[in-house]
Amino acid sequence: MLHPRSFSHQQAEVMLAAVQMTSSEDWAHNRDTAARLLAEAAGSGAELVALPEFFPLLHRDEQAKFALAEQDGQGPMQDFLAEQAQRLGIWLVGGSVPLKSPFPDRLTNTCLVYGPDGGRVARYDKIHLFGFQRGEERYNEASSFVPGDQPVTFDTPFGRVGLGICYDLRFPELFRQLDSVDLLVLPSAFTVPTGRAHWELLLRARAVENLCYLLAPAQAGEHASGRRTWGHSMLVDPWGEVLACLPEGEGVITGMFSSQRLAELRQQLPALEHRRL
Ligand SMILES: NC(=O)CCC(=O)C(=O)O
Repeated sequence: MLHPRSFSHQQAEVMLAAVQMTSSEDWAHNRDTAARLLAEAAGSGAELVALPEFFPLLHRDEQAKFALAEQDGQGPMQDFLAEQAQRLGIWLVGGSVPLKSPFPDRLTNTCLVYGPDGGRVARYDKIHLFGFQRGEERYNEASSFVPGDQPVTFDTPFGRVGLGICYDLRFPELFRQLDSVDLLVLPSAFTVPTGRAHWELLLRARAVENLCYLLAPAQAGEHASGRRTWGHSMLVDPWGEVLACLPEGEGVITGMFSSQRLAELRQQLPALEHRRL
């Protein structure tokens, strides 16, 4: 049993980790994979760890998520995330899970965050629902999900963290609404064609324009349903440098968040203060 780390209020350097998975339709298998990779990340010294979008189940058919969907606040997916955060003593950005919404035919694509004591600290519902059509590849999240309408941040001893999910990455106005975030976390499952063309470009742009770190855990590879995802989980620093990337396969990336480097860069280039609204 690992014990929660205690944070000092001036904590300047923190190791971050992103977990990359090839989730199948089998929740128990995906849960065990997530548990193994979370333990690996925490064992490396990571204090904040993030899972990819829909780590419990990834399927080409969005309807598959209805069988797994939980009520807010109760269910095996939420218990798993709380237990892992507490057992490993980490801040856990729990990728995303399907939750029931007030509409029987719609779910929410929800990112839940837990602190090192296992208590829930944030809920973010994906605001921009993915739509894409090219040849055989078609996605229409809006057919089974209801969008969120609230940007969300949470505070840690090392800084303020803002949340987005996957397709949200394409909407810079969402991140501009967040109040002075030091780190953005973006659980994702990009398609291969859009990922190849835009993933790194967009991640680096969001990090540079908001002068913040950006941690993006991703789904990767060929999934049991035949769906394919781009992978390339990434940690980008506020200068747009890629600190870590895992192109393919399941695994963990780690890298350091430095509040000193963040402060230096913001002092050298005070672009956020130069905004004319
Ligand atoms: N799950 C998603 O939101 C996919 C987004 C994506 O692939 C994109 O290109 O944007």
